[in-house]
Amino acid sequence: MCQSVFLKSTLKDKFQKITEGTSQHGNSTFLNEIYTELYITEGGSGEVNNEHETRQIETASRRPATQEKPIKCNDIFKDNSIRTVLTKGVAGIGKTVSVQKFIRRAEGKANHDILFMFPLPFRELNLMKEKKLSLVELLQIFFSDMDKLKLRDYYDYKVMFILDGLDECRLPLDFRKNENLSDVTQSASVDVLLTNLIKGNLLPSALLWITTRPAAANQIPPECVDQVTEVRGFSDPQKEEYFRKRISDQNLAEKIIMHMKSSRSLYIMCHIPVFCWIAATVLERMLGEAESGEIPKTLTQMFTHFLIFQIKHKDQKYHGKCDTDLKQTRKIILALGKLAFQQLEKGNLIFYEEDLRECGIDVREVSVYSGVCTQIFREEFGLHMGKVFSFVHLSVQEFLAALYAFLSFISNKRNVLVTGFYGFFRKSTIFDFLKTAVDKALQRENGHLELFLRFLLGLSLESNQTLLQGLLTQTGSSSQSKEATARYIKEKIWENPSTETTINLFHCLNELNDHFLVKEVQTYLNKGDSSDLCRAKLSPVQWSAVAFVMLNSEEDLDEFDLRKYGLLDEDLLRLLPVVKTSRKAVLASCKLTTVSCEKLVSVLQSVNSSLKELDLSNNDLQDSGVELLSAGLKSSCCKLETLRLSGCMVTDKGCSSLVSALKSNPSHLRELDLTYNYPGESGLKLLSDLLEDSHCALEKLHVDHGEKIWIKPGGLKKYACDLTLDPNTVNRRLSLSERNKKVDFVARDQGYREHEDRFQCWEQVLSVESLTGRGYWEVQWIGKEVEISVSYKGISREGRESDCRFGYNDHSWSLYCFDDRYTVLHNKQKTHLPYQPLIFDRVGVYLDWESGTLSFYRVSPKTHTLTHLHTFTTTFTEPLYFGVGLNYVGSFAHLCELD
Ligand SMILES: Nc1ncnc2c1ncn2[C@@H]1O[C@H](COP(=O)(O)OP(=O)(O)OP(=O)(O)O)[C@@H](O)[C@H]1O
Repeated sequence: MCQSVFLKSTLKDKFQKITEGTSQHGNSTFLNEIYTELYITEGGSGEVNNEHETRQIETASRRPATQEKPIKCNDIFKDNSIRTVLTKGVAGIGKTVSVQKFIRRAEGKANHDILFMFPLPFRELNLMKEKKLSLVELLQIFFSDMDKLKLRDYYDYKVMFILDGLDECRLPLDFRKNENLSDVTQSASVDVLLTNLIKGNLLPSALLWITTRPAAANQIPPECVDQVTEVRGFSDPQKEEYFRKRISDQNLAEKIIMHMKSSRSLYIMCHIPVFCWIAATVLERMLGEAESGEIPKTLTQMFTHFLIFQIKHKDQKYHGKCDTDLKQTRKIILALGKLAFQQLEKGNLIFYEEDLRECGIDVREVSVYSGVCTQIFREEFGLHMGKVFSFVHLSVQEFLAALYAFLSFISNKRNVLVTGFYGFFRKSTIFDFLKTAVDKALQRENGHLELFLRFLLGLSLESNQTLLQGLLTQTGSSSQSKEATARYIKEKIWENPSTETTINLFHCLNELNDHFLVKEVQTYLNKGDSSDLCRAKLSPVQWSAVAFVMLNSEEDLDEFDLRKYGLLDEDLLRLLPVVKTSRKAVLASCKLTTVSCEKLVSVLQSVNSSLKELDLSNNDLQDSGVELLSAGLKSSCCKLETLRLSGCMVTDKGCSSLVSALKSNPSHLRELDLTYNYPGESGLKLLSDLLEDSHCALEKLHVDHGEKIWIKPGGLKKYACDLTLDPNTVNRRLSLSERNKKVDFVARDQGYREHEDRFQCWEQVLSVESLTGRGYWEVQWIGKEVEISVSYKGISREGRESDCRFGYNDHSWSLYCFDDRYTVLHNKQKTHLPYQPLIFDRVGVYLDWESGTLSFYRVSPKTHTLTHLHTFTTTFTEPLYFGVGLNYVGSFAHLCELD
């Protein structure tokens, strides 16, 4: 027991300080002073995400927090049945800091039952690759006082191993081939020791915590892991908390927070603690007294300032001088840049001494670059060990790589992005060079080089080059090359509907200071009315801009309702990143076809998708579309919980593909809506068997109204209902004709007999038929102010406007058709739709009583295509009646015949 006290106090000394951003050479800070609680979630799949980390950062920052299950760092071992926890998280997100905090807290109240804690970072274990030793000997090397520990202590007390940084592991970890080992005193390679510890052959009752970047998570067999957690970095409030803790001058902290919030791309990156540290380092000086100049707004500017700060810091600290030896600094930065670039191309984040030497780096110089490069050198091990290097964060590596590529081009006309002889081409312009970079980044589908490209484009701006004066012996760029590059990027956005790539291209335009496209669509979006978007007939590039703006807006993307946007099948692809980021996507009645299903499959199959609820109702998807969707549902990445395919022309064939998909991925989908289709008896049987299946999570299955008529094409027209106007309700100044399908405003009293249902004051009429299911009808209207409405029967027939006028009470919902605009109205709440109708127009009304939706569409007279005007969403409590109100002589409304 007293040994445990000793061990804990050793750890306490070791872990009470952290060196922010770096390891031993920077300024260390007390952990408690800067530690900000991180957002950690429970669950998460063991799936490997092949996307580059920058993309994962962006996706994670957009994911609505509501669907995650947060867990406190201290609680990850709370459940006694858990032996091994695997914690994932991108670079710099705070895994190592969480480990440090956990150890610190374990000295206090939390997890006090754990008596021995052994932190074994993989980057240090790597250095023992060649050794053969027992687990006990290994621990003695890491913790020099362990020899006092008795063998039985390992079994008698609760012991915990923390294996930090699996992604840095250079050991093969061959779980299949490595021999089994259960004796802690038996010698083997470190690799064998670790696989046996992880499998539970060695010290089966010991707890194990493994941390890793996401790409390496699959090295551990899933059966060895009891719980997966994910460090998600700082949430928005935590970002602010960090700056308030980190910056002691609270006024300055507020200024910094305000500035970060003013730039979306910077604010998104603040999700990563190490980026907050970089931003705090730069902004503390820029916004404080120490420096002046333009405050960095783009990533390139931020990183440029960070580099400048590091250079000055180095010279002051290590050479005791304020003047920088530019020639020397330039040489070092170029060498570091070369290392960054070469290793980035190879996909390496960790390097060894020989890699550095190859780039002409003096290992002693590197240690001075505390903020830029970290290193580990554990001389006290007494073993023959090498050094391991990495950049503080992948983004810093990408920045230096871009700087190197840019400097090589400007100084030597050498395009390092092109290998061999072609890299030297004296006549090539800066535009040619940047063009190759765009092309190269676009070739990498997983997002590798995206951040690199952003930095490269940023560095091509003269304003950023000015910041780096001294490091650059020459500058190079012109407004023409900037414009040509921006044009080229826009062409690529046009050609490249592929979602995430396009989003990065918008970030690139931002780095180039070209905001034209974004501002253009922002004006539509800011007006707050999406019918403007319908009217504007956006080009594909503009649709991509809409996606970019939505993803970067501060609003929560919890629900994405595509009905509002009136876009076509081919444009859906451009908005897929938004669908993927939303929790719920409503794509009902959007005229989608099989073509769209093909695209949606990619969302369902994506590890990053946040989508839990997908409503595709009332699109003519047919069995072929459903079969495609099933391929997505089958994927183990698909976590969809609710799928609505009501009125999608599905037969037994479609049902069978759905059922087989849900059999192979049974754990997520809980609700399936197949109403208004034709599953037939065989389809129904398959579906109800699935509902009974205890392996399948499906709880709610809706299959009502299964009839053959629902599989005829025609979109909403298949719900056509034959309505007539009720002579007993019609106001005396209205005249009915054409078998009570048409109503005209006539100023004269028509002398109708008294009836209790007749509207007395307002010129209105209701239909004979009541509506409770689904219904669709179209109304042709002429006039100055025509009201197309639905209402409960109980609406008052006399009295004030608020009692009986359509839309002015909670009994009725109405579309007011004026000659210059449409307005929707319910309970006196008005919404103007800036759509310009004509004096003569046709409106489609779709009611889904059960789901509580009432939609109005404008029907084009020639093509009969529908343009969405507005959807009311509510809960209807009584049957509804169609109603018309007219206000001026000469106006009429006519219920159209639908074929
Ligand atoms: N909770 C926190 N509070 C304050 N600062 C933090 C926190 N977490 C991380 N940081 C800052 O971010 C830096 C990087 O964090 P850390 O080393 O834990 O990242 P990591 O996830 O282990 O990254 P890698 O995969 O690159 O090893 C820290 O040095 C510190 O400056």
